[in-house]
Parts: sequence; structure tokens; C-alpha cells
Amino acid sequence: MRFFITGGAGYIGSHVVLMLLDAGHEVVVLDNLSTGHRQAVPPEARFILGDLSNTALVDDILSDGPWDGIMHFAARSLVAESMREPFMYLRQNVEPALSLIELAVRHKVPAFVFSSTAALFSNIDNSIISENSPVAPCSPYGESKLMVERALYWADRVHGLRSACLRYFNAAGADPKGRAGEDHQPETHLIPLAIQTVLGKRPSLDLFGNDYPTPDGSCIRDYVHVTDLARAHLAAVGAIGQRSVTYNIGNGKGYSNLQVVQSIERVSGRRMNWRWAPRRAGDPAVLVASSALLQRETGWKSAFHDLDTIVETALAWAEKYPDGYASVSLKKDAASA
Ligand SMILES: NC(=O)c1ccc[n+]([C@@H]2O[C@H](COP(=O)([O-])OP(=O)(O)OC[C@H]3O[C@@H](n4cnc5c(N)ncnc54)[C@H](O)[C@@H]3O)[C@@H](O)[C@H]2O)c1
Ligand SMILES: O=c1ccn([C@@H]2O[C@H](COP(=O)(O)OP(=O)(O)O[C@H]3O[C@H](CO)[C@H](O)[C@H](O)[C@H]3O)[C@@H](O)[C@H]2O)c(=O)[nH]1
Repeated sequence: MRFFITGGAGYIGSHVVLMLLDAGHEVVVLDNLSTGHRQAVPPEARFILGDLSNTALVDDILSDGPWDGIMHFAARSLVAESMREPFMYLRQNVEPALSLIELAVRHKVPAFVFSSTAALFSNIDNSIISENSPVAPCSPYGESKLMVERALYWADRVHGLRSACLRYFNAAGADPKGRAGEDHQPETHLIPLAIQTVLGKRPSLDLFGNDYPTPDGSCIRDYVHVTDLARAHLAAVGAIGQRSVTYNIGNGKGYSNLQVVQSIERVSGRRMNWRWAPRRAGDPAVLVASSALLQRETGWKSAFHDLDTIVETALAWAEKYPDGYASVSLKKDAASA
């Protein structure tokens, strides 16, 4: 099969690219490298440096069909940043996505897979979140993803574009073979920051908020291994067929921010300095997924069930590449692309 991947040089996109290539598929990646890394895209994939908002470029790429699907990862994706820059988030996450959806319709692409998010939910009653739970984003980031989900709904109703909206809960971990990992500059995610702290690359870690309605007062998140997440993309393409689908993707188990610190200390065998800090704007207290629908309809099951096994892979990658992708050399044939 042949896929067009936006944001394939990013954390989740690069793991999906690896999985598609491993399965023998053909992949074309468009990425502006704003938060991604050229080294994250293997030479077996075609890499195009460019911005999604360049509609002429995207039109040109899609003209070179036929395609079996588009996977759209490229976005701004930081909850806290979106609370400071709401219009930038709404504009940059929604406008290029609308153009891409229109082009997918025009070029008759049979499947559109969209990176949606748990940030669609406020979850005020701290329940397990299913696809039928009420959506109520706590941040402009979550709102921007909801807008794109709605655009995809209308693209299906009016034009028959079939899509999969995959609502990832918290992606974590690294490729078990060590070929890709998480490297954001600057890093804002809890697990990589805590790993950098335990490895002595940061003096200490702030945990945002100890007054949430949870057992230890810190937020609870559902961490799903990035390779399990990648597998869900292949499963979703298989499920699309004659209809559009929406799936929540997590492990169904929540870990508090404090438990994340404890897991990293346990797995690494080292202690880290951390302290409580004020709440971070835009954070719901508890986000835990029910992925029962995805499991029932596609047979998907996570291979990494508990946080320690997820953390092990993230720690292994961080130890192998202490400066992230800056420590990874660009393969010779990729450098010329
Ligand atoms: N990381 C998570 O836990 C998580 C959870 C839920 C949803 N998501 C969503 O999954 C997707 C991937 O997240 P990630 O963590 O891999 O992020 P990331 O920042 O690592 O990857 C995004 C990639 O898109 C590229 N990009 C951004 N804007 C672009 C543009 N205008 N044109 C071309 N390329 C562009 C970046 O350079 C980067 O390579 C995002 O849409 C994000 O909102 C992530
Ligand atoms: O230094 C830090 C960083 C984070 N946190 C806390 O750790 C938890 C997880 O935060 P992350 O920044 O690691 O992840 P988010 O839950 O904010 O967001 C991630 O998962 C979401 C879905 O749940 C989104 O889609 C988003 O793109 C993705 O970055 C939050 O309570 C946050 O406040 C800290 O306490 N200290």
C-alpha cells in the first residue's frame, strides 16, 4: 500500500513510518521539521521538506497517485502553549487540515487517518472515557482537534471521504529496536523530562499541581506505548472500509504524575530531585481511555501494558542517544533527499 504522511519526522509519525516500512508499504513524508528531525525518517521513505500550508505543494504530491491513505500527524500539540496562543493553535491546526481534507476529496484518497487526542475531554467526573463520553475541550489545542474531527464528519457525509479519528491518550516510550524515540526541543512532556532529570541532565523536575481530586493530588494520565499506537494506525486503515471510525487509544489504566516519577526511579535504579509546582493551565485531572471499541472492531491489543515496561524503552533510547537525534547521524542516502 502507498501512504502520504504529514509530520512523519515527529515522535509518533516516525514510529508509524517505521511500522509501515517494516510491513512492506511505500511511504511519502511531508514535514517542515519545526518540531521533527530529518534523522527520524529512514532512507527507505521518500522525504519532502515543506509546510502543510503550501497547498500547491500538497496538491502536487497528491497528484502523483494512486494513494491508499493519508495519515495526518503534523500539528502543534502542546496544551500549555495553546493556552498562551489560542488563535495561533486554532489557525495552524485547523486551516491546513481543512485544505488537506479538501485535497483528499479531490484526489479520491480512500482513507484519511487523523491524530486526534484525549484533550477533547474535560472528564469532570473522572470516569473512564469511551467514544460516547461528552467532548468538552479544556484547551484551544483540544478544541482545534475537535474542529478537524467535525470537518472529517462533514467530508464523509457530503463527499464520502472515509476517515479514522484516533484519539491518542498519552504517547510514551521508544521503538523497542532503538531506531526512534522522543526528542522535542524544548521538551515539555513529563516522561522524557523525568528521564533527563534521573540521568542528571536536568537539576530537578517540577510536578504541576498537588491539589487535583486524585489519590495523591497529581494529575492522572493513561500512557500508551508509541509502537502500540503505531499498530493501531494499521488496524484503523483495515477498519475504515465503507465507513468512518473514531477510536480512543490507551491502556485503560491511569498513572499519576507522582507514580510516573516513581516508575522512572524504579526502572533506572536511581533517585531524582523533584518538587511540587503550581497547576499548569489547561490540564484536566484524569484522562483514562476505554479502547474497548478499537479492540472489538480490529482485534488491536497493547503489547506494553504497564508503565515500567513503557519507561524501559524510553530510558534505553535516552541512554543510547543522550542528545536525542543530535546524536544520531543522518544515513548517507537520506542526506541527499
Ligand atoms: N504525543 C502525544 O502524546 C499525543 C497525544 C495525542 C495526540 N497527539 C497528536 O499526534 C500528532 C503527533 O504528535 P507528536 O507528539 O509526534 O508531535 P511532534 O511535534 O513530535 O510531531 C509533529 C510533526 O509535524 C511536523 N509539522 C508540524 N507542523 C507542520 C506543518 N505545518 N507542515 C509540515 N510539518 C509540520 C513537525 O515538524 C513534526 O515532525 C499531533 O497531531 C499531536 O497533536 C500527540
Ligand atoms: O514538567 C512537567 C511536565 C508535565 N507535567 C504533568 O504531566 C502530565 C502529562 O503532561 P504532558 O505534557 O507529558 O502531556 P499532556 O497530557 O499535556 O499532553 C499529551 O497528551 C495529550 C493527550 O492526553 C495531548 O494530545 C498532547 O498532544 C500530548 O502532548 C500533566 O499533568 C502535566 O501537568 C508535570 O507535572 N511536569
